[in-house]
Amino acid sequence: MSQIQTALLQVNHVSKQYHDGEVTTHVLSGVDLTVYKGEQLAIVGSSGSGKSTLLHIMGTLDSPTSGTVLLDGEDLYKLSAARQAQVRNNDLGFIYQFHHLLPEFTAIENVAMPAFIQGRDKKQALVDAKNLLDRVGLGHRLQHIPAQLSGGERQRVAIARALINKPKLVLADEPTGNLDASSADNVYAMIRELAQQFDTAFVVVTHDHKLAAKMDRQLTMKDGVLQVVVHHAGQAE
Ligand SMILES: Nc1ncnc2c1ncn2[C@@H]1O[C@H](COP(=O)(O)OP(=O)(O)OP(=O)(O)O)[C@@H](O)[C@H]1O
Repeated sequence: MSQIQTALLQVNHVSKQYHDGEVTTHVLSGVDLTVYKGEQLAIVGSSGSGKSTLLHIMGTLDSPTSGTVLLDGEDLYKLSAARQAQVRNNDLGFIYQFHHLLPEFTAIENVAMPAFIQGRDKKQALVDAKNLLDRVGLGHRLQHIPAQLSGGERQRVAIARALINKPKLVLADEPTGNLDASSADNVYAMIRELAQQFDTAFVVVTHDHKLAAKMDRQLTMKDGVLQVVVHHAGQAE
């Protein structure tokens, strides 16, 4: 991460409540967070503390009850649905615990899909997808469909897919929650190396404190707000 820190994503006083009949569940209570360009940030916290909810709000997959989220100064919840979808496809990458690959498409097609959606030249998109699959060690599995890949291989395809459009920010929710310890280490190392090379910021929600400790910064979700755990880079929240 560079010494000069430029804000990329700004979460300003975000709250989230769910209403179900008479019952109101307060999940987030005024979360403030700045993600800097190129930084690698982990969010930890107990089950049900609101980590995934926050990640979804950061990625326009769920809306806040109040507060704002700005990506490069653009207020994400003031955008039209069409512009939000464009931001999701071009500027954000997502990696989930379960790969969410399209089952009927091959590895290379899955990786190229966000580039096709972006309208990039099809041949070039496939070349880029092949290069990325080479980078994650799957150059020999281009034509396999997800059912023909192992769990770790599927996650590596998902990483390549998340990066194909060179997003500003990759959001990952327990990306290795489904893998054994050595595959998890491997997948994390790969995400971190590629994110660094692409100058992509990376925010991961995880229960794995050992992996979280390897990131530039680590925050804990507690009582609906984020608390600082480790402050490697010296920035104030
Ligand atoms: N649609 C919903 N309606 C009501 N409550 C919800 C809804 N979605 C989530 N919640 C509640 O919000 C809280 C936070 O959920 P969230 O998935 O963000 O937690 P988390 O920290 O990611 O948990 P975990 O580590 O177990 O994945 C939970 O208590 C959950 O029950």
